[in-house]
Amino acid sequence: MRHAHTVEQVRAAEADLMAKLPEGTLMQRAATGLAVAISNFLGYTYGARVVLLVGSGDNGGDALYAGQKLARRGAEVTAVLLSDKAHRAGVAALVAAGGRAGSPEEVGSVAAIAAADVVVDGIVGIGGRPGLKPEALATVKVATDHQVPIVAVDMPSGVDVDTGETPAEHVQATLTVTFGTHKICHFVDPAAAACGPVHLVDIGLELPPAPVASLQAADIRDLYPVPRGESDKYSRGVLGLMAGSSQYPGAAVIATSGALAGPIGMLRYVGPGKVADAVRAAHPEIVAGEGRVQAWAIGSGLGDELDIGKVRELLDAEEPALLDADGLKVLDESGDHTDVLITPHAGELSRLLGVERGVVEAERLRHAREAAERFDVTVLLKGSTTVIATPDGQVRVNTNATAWLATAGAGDVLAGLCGSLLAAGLTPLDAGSVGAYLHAAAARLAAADGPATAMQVAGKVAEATRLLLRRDHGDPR
Ligand SMILES: NC(=O)C1=CN([C@@H]2O[C@H](COP(=O)(O)OP(=O)(O)OC[C@H]3O[C@@H](n4cnc5c(N)ncnc54)[C@H](OP(=O)(O)O)[C@@H]3O)[C@@H](O)[C@H]2O)[C@@H](O)CC1
Ligand SMILES: [K+]
Repeated sequence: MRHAHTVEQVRAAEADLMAKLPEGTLMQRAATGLAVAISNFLGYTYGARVVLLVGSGDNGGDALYAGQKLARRGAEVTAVLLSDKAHRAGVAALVAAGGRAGSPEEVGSVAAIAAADVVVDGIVGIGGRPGLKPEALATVKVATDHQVPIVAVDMPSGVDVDTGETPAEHVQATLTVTFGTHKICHFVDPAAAACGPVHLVDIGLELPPAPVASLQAADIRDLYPVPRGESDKYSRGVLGLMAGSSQYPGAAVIATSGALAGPIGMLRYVGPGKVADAVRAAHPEIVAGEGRVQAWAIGSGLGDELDIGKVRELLDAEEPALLDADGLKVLDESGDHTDVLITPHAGELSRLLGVERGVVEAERLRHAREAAERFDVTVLLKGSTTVIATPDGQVRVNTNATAWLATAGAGDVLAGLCGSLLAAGLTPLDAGSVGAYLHAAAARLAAADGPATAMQVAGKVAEATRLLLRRDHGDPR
């Protein structure tokens, strides 16, 4: 599991550790990790042309000391000081190592940046407000116009660190090097999309529990409900799927494909006779009609045939349920729904919350949390990074998606798969986060060489799961 902490938590941990260490130790640890990451990124150091964009805080200090270390190894380092309060000892150290430092005019920042092999963004870090001042923005624009890669120190300057929002201008990084722990902006879009890959440098911080986490391959191995010797089709879990309509029969077939690719032992399909025929033709292993189930997945493609009374009844029953698409229409703020998982996209969540879609997209974490609290459900907000929030305030973010996943029916596959995980006994939080991870991993396999349809994604879920469950090469569990 990767964890993201708030600025307040990082500051407290930093203060605790600094009290035990000689002054400047943490910055030196950060700068060393940063210098190594920049060298690795470039593939060489000697003769590399490095430009540092340096703001008024310690983020700039990290950049300056990293620049000192690179200059000592033969890099040609220029620091563009964007504030007259730039870290003084850092500037002196860089200059003593043979680097140059001065205001944009003094160092000829435009020419230096245009000719650079890499630009290091030390404008602001965790002390920054969103947005960039005009002078900083101008230097960043030169780098962007000349396609010079930008390595962000801690985070791309200008993003909102604790929310992942980007209400104003910000740096678009090629790589981000962060310290101690991930920050929320590294996981949550739109800021996460501005980070590039994020490299974490350990500086020895001791941190409290994190408010936001992100599953990794090893977590999927730990959480996936692998059948045991004594398992039968019922104990593996039976899912009831209510999806599809005469208007959208395909949604039932696609959601079924997602569900059968998950861990359940059996799937009961509940829907119109003709749609059931289509589902059976595609998947002879399904059982049509109601019966005992361990969880329900309701909503994909129900259209006008949504039976609100029936769905409410199922929601009030003791089995956990997943609501998607049209099924979301039955959700209200009354009642205890802690065993319900909903899987809206930004448009659907915006309708539930009565706000504009663009606002949900810009403030994904905030709105996922708000909906979880308001409707007392676990919310999986789909998107390039998927946010999963529980009514008791836990958040997981899934970051392994591929843009190829933006295809019709992909949401139906996800609903079926997450429903399958719910029926196999996972909590709504685990079912949502494991489902989102496997769905994205399957999409990566399906779309390795180009576009893929939702059915092709569903067709790769089993292979993605198999690869993830392997403990070592060639040894499937
Ligand atoms: N924590 C740790 O464990 C470690 C932290 N370390 C490093 O320290 C960094 C945090 O340093 P920090 O606290 O000095 O804050 P930082 O973000 O550099 O500057 C804030 C100042 O910038 C200004 N400013 C604000 N917004 C702005 C904007 N949009 N555009 C322009 N300027 C803006 C504002 O000053 P003002 O303009 O108001 O005078 C504010 O005071 C952290 O990210 C990491 O890199 C490592 O060295 C070691 C371990
Ligand atoms: K930065």
